[in-house]
Amino acid sequence: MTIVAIDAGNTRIKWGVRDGGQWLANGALPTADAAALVAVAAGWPRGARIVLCNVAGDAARDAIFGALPAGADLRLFVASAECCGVSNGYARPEQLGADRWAALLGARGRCADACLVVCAGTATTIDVLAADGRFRGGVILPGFDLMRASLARNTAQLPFAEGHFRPAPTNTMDAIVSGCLAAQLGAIERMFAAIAGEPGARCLLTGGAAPRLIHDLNIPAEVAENLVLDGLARYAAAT
Ligand SMILES: Nc1ncnc2c1ncn2[C@@H]1O[C@H](COP(=O)(O)OP(=O)(O)O)[C@@H](O)[C@H]1O
Ligand SMILES: CC(C)(COP(=O)(O)O)[C@@H](O)C(=O)NCCC(=O)O
Ligand SMILES: [K+]
Repeated sequence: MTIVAIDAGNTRIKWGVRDGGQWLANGALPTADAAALVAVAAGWPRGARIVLCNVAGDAARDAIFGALPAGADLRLFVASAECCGVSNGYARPEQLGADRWAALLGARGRCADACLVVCAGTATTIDVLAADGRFRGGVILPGFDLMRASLARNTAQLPFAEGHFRPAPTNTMDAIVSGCLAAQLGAIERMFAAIAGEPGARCLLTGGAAPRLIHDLNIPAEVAENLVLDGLARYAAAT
């Protein structure tokens, strides 16, 4: 069965076409240009099962729905109490962001040990997945770009900074970049402490900002591209 998975986040819509256990095509476009998905969707195999994960609000959802072929086999993916070997520890399971839930399903498909699942996007989410498949809970903080943008927007003298990660920065650009990175990395390393002693425990990083964070982490970590799309594909194959 051909599956089209769509991950609509607050910055970008990521999509992938999957068949026979392989990703055949992948792409992304700004969520603000959701209507442009029409041209992309025209190239997808007819009769594919489409699974949409949307955390970008109703307008994005409606724009995406409007861009899809009429009569498509379309499912809106939301968080649930249990799926694909993962149980949801949120007090109200449906409150968990569907992208976080999909990333957890994707992570479970890649590793059976305890895992810290980090989605580095508009926001950064850091979620604890136990070796038994229980999602214990996790944190939300502004993403790396959002932290820098908030300084630029809310201070007189600070620009949106590009710079280097330094232990003791000696210029404004490096000070901003290092402070925002230290906040991201510190949150991840602090959350990792919950599973650090468990055999094979590691951190999986996904999302557009993941390549920026991976280099300076002092824990076992790897970038797992398209973890959300993987989770959506697992869900589509299981339902
Ligand atoms: N080509 C790109 N366009 C936009 N953001 C990008 C791009 N490449 C990397 N990024 C970074 O990734 C973040 C968006 O990542 P993404 O996972 O798509 O977010 P979301 O899921 O919240 O839409 C941006 O905040 C930026 O830091
Ligand atoms: C935290 C998020 C905004 C992250 O979205 P993203 O950065 O991928 O656009 C999203 O997962 C969300 O809207 N969550 C709902 C609240 C929660 O997960 O508790
Ligand atoms: K909001």
